[in-house]
Amino acid sequence: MAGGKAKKEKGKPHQQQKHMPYQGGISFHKSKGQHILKNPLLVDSIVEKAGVKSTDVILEIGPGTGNLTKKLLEAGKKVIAVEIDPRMVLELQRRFQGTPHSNRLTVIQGDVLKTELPYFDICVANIPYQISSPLTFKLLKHEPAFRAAIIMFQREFAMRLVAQPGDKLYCRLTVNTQLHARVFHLLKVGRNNFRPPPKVDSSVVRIEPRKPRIEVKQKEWDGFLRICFNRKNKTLGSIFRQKSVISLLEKNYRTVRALELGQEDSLKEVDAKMDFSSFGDDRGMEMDDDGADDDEMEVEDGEADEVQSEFKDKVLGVLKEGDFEEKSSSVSNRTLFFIFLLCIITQLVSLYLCTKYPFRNNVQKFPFKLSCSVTSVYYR
Ligand SMILES: C[S@@+](CC[C@H](N)C(=O)[O-])C[C@H]1O[C@@H](n2cnc3c(N)ncnc32)[C@H](O)[C@@H]1O
Repeated sequence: MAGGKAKKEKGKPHQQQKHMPYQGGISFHKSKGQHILKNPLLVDSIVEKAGVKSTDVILEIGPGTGNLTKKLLEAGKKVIAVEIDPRMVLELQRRFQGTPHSNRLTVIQGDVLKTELPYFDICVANIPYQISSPLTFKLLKHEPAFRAAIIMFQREFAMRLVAQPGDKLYCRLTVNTQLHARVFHLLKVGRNNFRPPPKVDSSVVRIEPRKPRIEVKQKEWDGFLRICFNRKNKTLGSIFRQKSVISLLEKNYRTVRALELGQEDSLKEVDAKMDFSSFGDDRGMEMDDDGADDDEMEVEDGEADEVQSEFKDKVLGVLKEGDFEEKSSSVSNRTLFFIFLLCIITQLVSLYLCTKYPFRNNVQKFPFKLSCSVTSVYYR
């Protein structure tokens, strides 16, 4: 249980002071990620940045005591709110009962991950962080596609969503999300904007589903990404030379060929029959999705039998053709660590030189400044 009990305000809830966050008289459950937004200026800013139109049907996930809901009701045509906690549902009903908004608010009580979502134009939500990954993918699968989802996430999760190739946080979650949507970072939010404050900082992100939708065999695609991101320290060339990878790809390739030739199964069924189990399970991509330990699987070049070698040539041919062989899925921690070490050494040498020969010109200052900025990026 997090946060203390808040005193119940006297009078009707909607008559509360204009800028006071409403929290009813209920205690907050940490297990349900109940950190309500207490800063009304921040709530205004989220709604403004969301670009809600007066004709919009808005989906809100986890309305809690309704601080965001109130602003959404003022901005849009209708709000559909999905809330797991019956106490919060009751608070919401009490808060909006008898107000001009009440007939434009629908509250669905239940777990959003298990709820069939209705049509909506835009989703605006301050969600419990533990459902970030499955919720993102549920929204991306939703049909018909909505205009945008403006969601508060834990900062690191948000930075993973918006990461670019070469970034330290670029991972399977990034690729899978950006395949289906364009993602923008909107706002950094400090923990003190919540009651009770969470242990981490947050960020608001805008997710815009790509239209038309990009169709992939999701299991095959995700299995492929798992192979690519499994060994961040290795180049794609060395990953795809491993006997275990080649055998797995070949087994799946043969399955697909057999099924397609037989034309017995739909592509969905073909996808279901693929096996990537040796590269982790099929759960959503969580924050600690950094790939397994590098020593787990040995590179066994040259041990492949005749058929495997032929198949291996095919795979390596594709890598060479796309100029991917020497690339790795993301900047490895090891590479970053070496850059970091190099910068520390440069800084120490610069400092030593500075104390001996005080700065006289910019040329002398440059290595020091450069290494300082690179080390600060490493720490970020
Ligand atoms: C971070 S609080 C946000 C509260 C409110 N939107 C605000 O900003 O003040 C998250 C809310 O989501 C609810 N919640 C937690 N898990 C949920 C789930 N699986 N489905 C729907 N709501 C959930 C919690 O009960 C809580 O009210």
